[in-house]
Amino acid sequence: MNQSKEQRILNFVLQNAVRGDPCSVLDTIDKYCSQKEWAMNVGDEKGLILDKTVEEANPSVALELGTYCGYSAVRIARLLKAGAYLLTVEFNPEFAAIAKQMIEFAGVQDKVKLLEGPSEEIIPQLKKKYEVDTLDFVFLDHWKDRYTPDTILLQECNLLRKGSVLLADNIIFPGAPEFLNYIRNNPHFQCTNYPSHLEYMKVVDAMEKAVFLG
Ligand SMILES: O=C(NC/C=C/[C@H]1O[C@@H](Sc2ccncc2)[C@H](O)[C@@H]1O)c1cc([N+](=O)[O-])cc(O)c1O
Ligand SMILES: [Mg+2]
Repeated sequence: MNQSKEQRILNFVLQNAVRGDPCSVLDTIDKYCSQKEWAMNVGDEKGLILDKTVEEANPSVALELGTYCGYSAVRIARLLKAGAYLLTVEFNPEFAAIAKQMIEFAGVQDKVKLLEGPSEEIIPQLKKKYEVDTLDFVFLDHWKDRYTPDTILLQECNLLRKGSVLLADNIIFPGAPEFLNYIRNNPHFQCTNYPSHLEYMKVVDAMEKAVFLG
């Protein structure tokens, strides 16, 4: 059976990146996806916005919704301080298997817990099953129509605290108009827009940061 694009990306990393070196894994994925096959990783340009937001938040507990091949999980995990960790949620078993290998090859597996299942099932389990108190940082990069319901679910499950930072990808392309309307008109969030471009393309995109005010 012929390989999936995601398997080809992983193979290219296994053959060309440096094991245990997260930056080389990121650079290798970016090289493959800009030169050979486009894929929906957050990418290098928006990746810098993600880096700065993570560094500023300096989270002890981070959550990512939508692991895909693990690019942003590696990107976030490489910046986490000792003892800090990332929970990343992926519901597609093929993608989860690829991401697991990507995270291990990058050497950040001790900082990343990959949870397989849909976010709407996993989020209500975070406190009891995964022993989370509150989340310091949340990266939303999964199905765009899940951004709003999952942000509401995070609040209902008391997983956000004063100062929790949410960062959402693809505000312009493919777009998350309902989320943008929800979050910008919600007095419990302080929003900041970061104009950028779609990964590996000249298409305009943006990220939105939303700090929970409690
Ligand atoms: O569609 C996009 N992203 C959806 C991502 C979805 C990822 O998250 C889960 S869904 C899930 C995971 C967890 N819980 C519930 C559902 C999918 O299996 C995939 O791994 C997208 C599309 C473009 N584009 O240009 O078309 C660009 C981007 O940057 C994008 O992020
Ligand atoms: Mg995205």
